Amino acid sequence: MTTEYIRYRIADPERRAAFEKAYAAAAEQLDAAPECLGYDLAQGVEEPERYILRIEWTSVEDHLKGFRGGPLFGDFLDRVRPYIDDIEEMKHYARTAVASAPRAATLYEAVGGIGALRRLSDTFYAAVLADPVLAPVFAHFTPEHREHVAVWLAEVFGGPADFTATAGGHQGLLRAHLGLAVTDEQRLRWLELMSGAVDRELPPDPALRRRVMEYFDWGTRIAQDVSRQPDGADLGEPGATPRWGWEKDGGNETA
Ligand code: HEM
Repeated sequence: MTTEYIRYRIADPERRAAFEKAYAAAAEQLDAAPECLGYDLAQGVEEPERYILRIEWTSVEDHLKGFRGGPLFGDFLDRVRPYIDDIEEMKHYARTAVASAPRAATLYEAVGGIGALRRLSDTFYAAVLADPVLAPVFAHFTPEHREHVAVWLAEVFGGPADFTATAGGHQGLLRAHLGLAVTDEQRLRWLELMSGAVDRELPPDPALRRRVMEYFDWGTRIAQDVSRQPDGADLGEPGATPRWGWEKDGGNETA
């Protein structure tokens, strides 16, 4: 595999719009070409006149002989020809050994699915029930609780929406905390024990662990807020179960 980078510089904003349209049309030929494994066109943020087109080819030869010598190239070139003079660089690059591991699309996949979340929940509640600060809070703990928490986390982290389907959804989760009057000390201990469980049970990926702990920090504040209201209080309609992903602003963090 080889990556071709084509750097364009297009000063006129009107020509930029036409350029993007032209590539949207030319993408049809790239999509149809067996030699092309993928592509994207990126625009400069600080300098919007700059564009980089990245195309993954099966090989340099497949690109130069296969695609350029094949039936799709004529139409492709017709569409992008007006921008040939705007090209600053057009070269193939080979990968070096320096590259990130591919990242799973959701935190659910990244942690290792429901199996990993069950192990996390088991380890966490074993610590909770042995903890002098938290054990009294969980006086009515049942084995189903462990499973419900794993299923809730699966949904929040982008897995199947089973908590919504079978366990009362967002409303049910919030109601479970009514009347508990969680103190700051209890919330912090909850987080401390969860952090220990995350270290033991989740993959050793620092970005993953940080993002998961950011969820717990956020979620425990909501649980504590709700816990100040009396048992049976009317919570209204809290909306759908929040989703939590890699992107800080991409999730439903204000839900
Ligand atoms: C992100 C944070 C949290 C999540 C995801 C979470 C999740 C859950 C879930 C799914 C349930 C329902 C279990 C069931 O239906 O069996 C539940 C209940 C409960 N949670 Fe949390 N929780 C969080 C924070 C907290 C905190 C900070 C505390 C206290 C320090 C707490 C104490 C409890 C208790 C005592 C129950 C059981 C209430 C009962 O007896 O019915 N939770 N939690």
